[in-house]
Amino acid sequence: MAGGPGSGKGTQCEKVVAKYGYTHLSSGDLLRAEVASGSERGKTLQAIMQKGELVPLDTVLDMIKDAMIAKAGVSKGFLIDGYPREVKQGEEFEKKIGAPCLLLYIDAKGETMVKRLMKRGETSGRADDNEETIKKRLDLYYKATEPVITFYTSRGIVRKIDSELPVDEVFGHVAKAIDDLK
Ligand SMILES: Nc1ncnc2c1ncn2[C@H]1C[C@H](O)[C@@H](COP(=O)(O)OP(=O)(O)O)O1
Ligand SMILES: [Mg+2]
Repeated sequence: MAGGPGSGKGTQCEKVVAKYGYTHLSSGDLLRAEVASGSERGKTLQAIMQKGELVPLDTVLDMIKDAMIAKAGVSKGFLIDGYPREVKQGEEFEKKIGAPCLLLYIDAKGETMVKRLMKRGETSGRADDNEETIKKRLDLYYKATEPVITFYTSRGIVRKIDSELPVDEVFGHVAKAIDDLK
């Protein structure tokens, strides 16, 4: 699942997991868990994330891979949230893990994403939900992550979902895209 910060990926992933039972892997959540563990690696990651930058490619990929291996025998499928953030990450993912069968592109306007993140920042406790970091994350999204969508569009696996709609309507379109796979 791809989309800008605050587009609604986490919200939709939760609903997909509830309905389809897929294993949800959020690269952001994996990284935040590493930060919360207080490890040395976590401290380095925190500094990068606070600046709104991307953490080194191999770090994220290794964390995703470890999490996938841990669930490989029991999972009904994997739903990856917020990865790849740049085309290079997508290429590495395919080399080390495999090709995705569907890319759900959760699309909201820049101003909508900013509004949602500012609101989320009131309660999320996330160090990157502040005005300055939000702006950087959005710039980075448009620069680095939108090309990912172009890359997978050429593969014919992208389904673009309008995320300006209410949550349940967005999910209706997400579910349709998944059901169309079957
Ligand atoms: N379709 C929608 N309409 C209104 N608010 C939404 C929405 N989808 C998500 N939100 C809210 C929930 C969160 O407070 C905030 C960001 O959503 P999120 O799921 O955490 O985004 P992401 O994981 O893409 O950063 O916006
Ligand atoms: Mg999220």
